[in-house]
Amino acid sequence: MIEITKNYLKDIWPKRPLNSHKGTFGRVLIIAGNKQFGGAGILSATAAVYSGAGLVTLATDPINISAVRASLPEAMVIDYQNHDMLLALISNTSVVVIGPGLGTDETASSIFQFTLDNIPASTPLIIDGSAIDLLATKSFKFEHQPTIVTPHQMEWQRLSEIKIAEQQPSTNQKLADKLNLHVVLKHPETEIYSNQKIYQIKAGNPGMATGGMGDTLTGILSTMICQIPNLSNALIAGTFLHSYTADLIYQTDAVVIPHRLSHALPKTLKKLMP
Ligand SMILES: NC(=O)C1=CN([C@@H]2O[C@H](COP(=O)(O)OP(=O)(O)OC[C@H]3O[C@@H](n4cnc5c(N)ncnc54)[C@H](O)[C@@H]3O)[C@@H](O)[C@H]2O)[C@@H](O)CC1
Ligand SMILES: Nc1ncnc2c1ncn2[C@@H]1O[C@H](COP(=O)(O)OP(=O)(O)O)[C@@H](O)[C@H]1O
Ligand SMILES: [Mg+2]
Repeated sequence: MIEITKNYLKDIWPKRPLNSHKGTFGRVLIIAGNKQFGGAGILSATAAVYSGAGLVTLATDPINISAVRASLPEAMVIDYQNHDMLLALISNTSVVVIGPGLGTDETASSIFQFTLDNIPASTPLIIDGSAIDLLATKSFKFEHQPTIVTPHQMEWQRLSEIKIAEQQPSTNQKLADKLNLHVVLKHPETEIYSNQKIYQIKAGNPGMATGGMGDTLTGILSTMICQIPNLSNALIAGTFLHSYTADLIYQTDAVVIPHRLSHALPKTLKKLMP
């Protein structure tokens, strides 16, 4: 297990070249937020914008659209059931996130299958939240590469069938390899299983135990994947940035509010960049 501290990452933070424009920093598509869990989509998109993605689009239930425009005007937003628009976006994006607050009903299942059917070969796909539960039902045709899953322990239990008490690194790694997945297994000192290696994030705190914190992580990971060419490094950097920013907030605050974490990201990134 490789322990990840600030030092490990010092040379891999995304730099902003002088000769650049929004296209340089990646297009992120986040498919998230049903009628009940609209906030999850907004939190994920907020984290993508504040971690520095060039262009962020949220595909969500139409009931959430005006809230997205009001709370995050930097993001574009579409109705996730508009197949033509969704297809156009999936075909022309640097990374796709699917799952935060998506739900597991028929609408969610059909959007998930549509995404799996249409994502171009080699576009990175991050599967989080409800979409992990859909994947765990094993009723989806699924071979896409590269795919990243970001389960908490209960979601990993559902997907891997390894009980939480038995989720040991060697057992987890075997399953990650078998399923051909990069796995960000979330808990205190989150572990990352990627390309036959295991990394452990030496940051984070109990102030993070609040709804929406994982949705925020997926947004950060999507940006890092756009900007850091090595996928394992992108996952390590994004997960560390999330927990490290939370630690800075926890020095003065008892609870780390997810959207406040996102708002702190530009300053933390500036600190971490060489
Ligand atoms: N504002 C919103 O709209 C929010 C929407 N959310 C979405 O709601 C959907 C359901 O997700 P949930 O995670 O709430 O529900 P789940 O039913 O998947 O899991 C939650 C339960 O798992 C158990 N658990 C065990 N180990 C855990 C660990 N290490 N971390 C977290 N939980 C652990 C806990 O008992 C917890 O109550 C997801 O799509 C999620 O993205 C949540 O992100 C909360 C905020
Ligand atoms: N006690 C804790 N210590 C460190 N990190 C934590 C703790 N509790 C939660 N987290 C972090 O918060 C996030 C929670 O993710 P998740 O359960 O998916 O949240 P949600 O779905 O509500 O957005 C993960 O990144 C996890 O590592
Ligand atoms: Mg979650």
